[in-house]
Amino acid sequence: MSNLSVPERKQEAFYIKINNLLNKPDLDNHSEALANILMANYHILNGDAIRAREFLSVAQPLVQNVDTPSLEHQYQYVNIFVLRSEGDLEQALTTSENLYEEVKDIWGMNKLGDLILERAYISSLLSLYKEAITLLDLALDYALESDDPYLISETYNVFGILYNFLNDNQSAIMYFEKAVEVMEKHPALVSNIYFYANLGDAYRTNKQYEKALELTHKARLLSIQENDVPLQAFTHQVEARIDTDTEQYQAAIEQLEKAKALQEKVGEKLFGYELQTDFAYAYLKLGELDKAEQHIEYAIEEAAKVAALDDFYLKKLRAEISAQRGEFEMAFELLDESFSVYRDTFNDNLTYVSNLSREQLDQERLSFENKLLEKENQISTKFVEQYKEYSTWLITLIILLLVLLLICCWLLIRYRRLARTNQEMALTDNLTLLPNRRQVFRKLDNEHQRSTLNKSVYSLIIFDVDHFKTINDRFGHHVGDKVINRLARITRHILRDNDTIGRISGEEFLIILPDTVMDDATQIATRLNEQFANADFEDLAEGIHLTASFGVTEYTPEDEHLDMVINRADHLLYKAKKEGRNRVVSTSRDDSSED
Ligand SMILES: Nc1nc2c(ncn2[C@@H]2O[C@H](COP(=O)(O)OP(=O)(O)OP(=O)(O)O)[C@@H](O)[C@H]2O)c(=O)[nH]1
Repeated sequence: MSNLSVPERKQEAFYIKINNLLNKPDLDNHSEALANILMANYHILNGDAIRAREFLSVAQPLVQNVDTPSLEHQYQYVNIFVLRSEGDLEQALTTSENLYEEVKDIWGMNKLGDLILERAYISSLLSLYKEAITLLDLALDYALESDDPYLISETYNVFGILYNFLNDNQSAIMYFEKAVEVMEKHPALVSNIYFYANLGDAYRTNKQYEKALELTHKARLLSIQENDVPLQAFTHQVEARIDTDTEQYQAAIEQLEKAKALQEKVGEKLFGYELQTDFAYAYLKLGELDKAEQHIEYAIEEAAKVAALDDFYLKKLRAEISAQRGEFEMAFELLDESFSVYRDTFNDNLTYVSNLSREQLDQERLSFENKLLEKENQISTKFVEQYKEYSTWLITLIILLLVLLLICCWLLIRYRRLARTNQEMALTDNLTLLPNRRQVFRKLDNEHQRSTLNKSVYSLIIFDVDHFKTINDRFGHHVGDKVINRLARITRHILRDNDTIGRISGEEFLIILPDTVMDDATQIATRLNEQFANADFEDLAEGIHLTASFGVTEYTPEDEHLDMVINRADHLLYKAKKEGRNRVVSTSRDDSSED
């Protein structure tokens, strides 16, 4: 039974046979172990790693128990495929290397070729491209020598996969086409339907979308017939890539969701990383950058499970995401990193990549960089325009604020002026512009306090125009006004700057003379009266002559209250009037002297 070819071991009939064998009651350990191994082989060929592992787990203790090298070899052979599907590439590689050493002189050409081919495939998944090429050459030798069409076509297929990894699309297409050609000449090789999907994906890379879709659908149909779930998942993945390339991003995401569900169903972990990368790319194209970044994270997680990470591509994706976010510095940095990763990974293997592929890569980088620059320019132009707009607004706003500030200053100055004028008006006599009664008494109060404090002296004169009523009566009120005004001017003229004169009622005035003794004050009053008597009022009306009566007193330390000084001056004025007017009456310090 173990001499059956690989495709035959994948058939339903084979499964039934093994199953019958397993159900036999008197099965010895050797047969039971072998049956379980073959069952695992059947499941792994049909892409179900979970069930394959279950059968291998049953087989393992039996194999140890029986301890027959050929059985152990069979076990390890199937284990390699299961390990690879489970994503444990390192373990799969070591196992295949060890097994080859043990069986290279025992096994037939086609089985050895198959083992080497698997090793080549695992090596290429681990980015060990140099080893992979050497192993593939060896596998092809075995295949051609044994003239096994299954092995020949599989070897071509893995060559195609390898060139795909190396970005050499033309070589990939060539090998996949060869694989399909050999397969189609041998209808029994139905298990090799992966070739259609691989070729489809290669055509997609080459932008031959119709052909790509046709092959993908063909592979899907066969995968459903064969119940090959991982292949079915892969066909959805390829279709998603076609959708993304043809800008049908939503459809692409739906296809990727289907692929993901199918992979999870059979525990296929090897391609989880690629799937997440495809998700990220589709979301990036959809402009859903957060989701794209999230899937890059998932991709990194998946890659960690299988020890394979295409950092080159992921960094390129992240560069594009950064560019879309307008973070150009980051984008260029990632792009640089991406291409240096590419060189590190591929440097040793560049001899295997055709010039065309290398040119394509350089072109790709150039166009990516141009795209980035263009976008950066667009955004900076937009930024400059926005900046201009903002600065115009800002300048307008600043001008408005300045104008507002100027208006406020102007209003404030006006208000202060008005307030000062009001204040002055409230303290000024309208007719003579001298301090009014309130103001002059306030000043007198200050002077009184100052003299009390400094023990200095001041004098006070109160005078009243004689018979002013007759002037009003004879010449009219308006002439009377002018006369009062002129008297005020004459008085002001005679006084010193620090003397104060104020109008305290109609034709009555008060004079404060700081630091002045009464004798001096009396002299001033006398001079004033002479000036009044000699004043010329002819310009106002004919025949105006006038005199005034003066009460003059001096502050003494006994004058505790201001009222005492004022009353004394008032009294002296009254006395002057009573004694016949046109005179100065003053009081000496002992309140007896009169003038
Ligand atoms: N033109 C003018 N007359 C005023 C003003 N204030 C008061 N008078 C007048 O001044 C006169 C004061 O008259 P009296 O108080 O009788 O005193 P007099 O006529 O000056 O006589 P004696 O003071 O007794 O010498 C009144 O006729 C008032 O109407 C003023 O602002 N302008």
